Amino acid sequence: MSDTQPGTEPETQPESQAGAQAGAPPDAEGLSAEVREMTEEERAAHFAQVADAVAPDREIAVGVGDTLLELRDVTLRFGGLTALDSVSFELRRGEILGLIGPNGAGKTTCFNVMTGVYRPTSGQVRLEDRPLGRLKRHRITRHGIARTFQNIRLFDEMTALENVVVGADARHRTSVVGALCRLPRHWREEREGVERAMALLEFVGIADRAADRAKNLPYGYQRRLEIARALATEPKILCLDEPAAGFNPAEKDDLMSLIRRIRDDGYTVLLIEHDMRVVMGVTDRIVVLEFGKKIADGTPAEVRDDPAVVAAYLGVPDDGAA
Ligand SMILES: Nc1ncnc2c1ncn2[C@@H]1O[C@H](COP(=O)(O)OP(=O)(O)OP(=O)(O)O)[C@@H](O)[C@H]1O
Repeated sequence: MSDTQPGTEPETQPESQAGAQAGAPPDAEGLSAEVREMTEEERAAHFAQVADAVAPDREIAVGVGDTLLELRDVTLRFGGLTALDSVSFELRRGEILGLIGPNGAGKTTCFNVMTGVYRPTSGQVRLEDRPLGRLKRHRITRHGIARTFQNIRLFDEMTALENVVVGADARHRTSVVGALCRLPRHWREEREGVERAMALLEFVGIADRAADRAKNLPYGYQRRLEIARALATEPKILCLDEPAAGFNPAEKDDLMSLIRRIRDDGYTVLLIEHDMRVVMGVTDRIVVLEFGKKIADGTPAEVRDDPAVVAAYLGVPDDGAA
C-alpha cells in the first residue's frame, strides 16, 4: 500500500489556512515567459487577476462551512460483492477531506457513486441538500463535481491549453446553432475560455508548456494538467484520485502546496491517496474505509491513532492492535 503507514509523523505540517495567500504565485518554474519578466509587484497584481479568473465566485479562506455533499447509508453491490456497505459521511464546504483505506476498500467506488458513474443499490448522495438521484454524468459536472483519475486521461494529441479549453467548454451556454453561426456570444465565450484556460495552466504551474501536446508533457505536468482541466469546469468539489502516484518526494511537496492553494481559492477537495505523508500533511479530516465499511472519520491525528485504522493497515485484529 503506501510509502508510510498511519502512525508515522508527517514530515511536512499543513500551513495554516489563515496564513496562506490566495492567488499567491506558484514557483517560478512553470510560469510563462511574460510573467517571469514581470517585477514582483506586477506579478502579485497578475496573480490576483489569475485567482479571479480561476475561481471568480470564490470565498477565500472562509474556513470549513456547511455540508456540501453527503452520502447517506450508501450501499453498492456488484453481484454478490458489497463494495460499499451503508457508508455515510459528509463533505463540508471549504475542507480538504481524505478518503483512505487498504486496496479494494471501496474508495474509487465511492468516487464513482458521487460522480454518477454508478448508482447506489440503496441510500442517497446529496449535493447541497438535493439528491443526485438520476442525474446524468454531464449534469453532475454541471452541478459542480469534477474529478481526476488514477490513470491519467488526457486528450493526448491536443495541446495542454486545448485540453483545458475542452474542460471549460462543459460550461458554455451558446447553443450548437449559435456556435455554428458564430454569434458574438460564441466568440466572446471562446475568447474567455482560452484566457481562463491559460490562467489555470499558470495556477497549476505548467503555463510554460501550454502549446505542447499532452502526450509530450512530463508525467508530473500531465497530472497537473488533469487538475487544471477539472478546475476548468468550475466545480464546487474537486475529487483527486491518487494524484501523488508516481511522484518523488519533492513533487509530492509541490502537489501538497497546490492542493492547499486550490482550497484557499474557494474549492472543496476530496482526496483519495495512498501516500500517508501526503494525506496526513494536507487534509483537514479523513474518512477511512475497509471492506466497503466506514471504520473511522476524524482529524488526521485522531485517525492516525485509531486502533481500528492501524489494524486495517497492518492486517491485525482490532484487539491485537496496540
Ligand atoms: N465494476 C466492478 N465490478 C465488480 N466489482 C468491482 C467493480 N469495481 C470495483 N469492484 C470491487 O469493489 C471493491 C472495491 O473496489 P474499489 O476499486 O472501490 O477499491 P479501492 O479502495 O479504490 O481500491 P484501490 O486502492 O486498490 O484502488 C473491490 O473488491 C473491487 O474488486
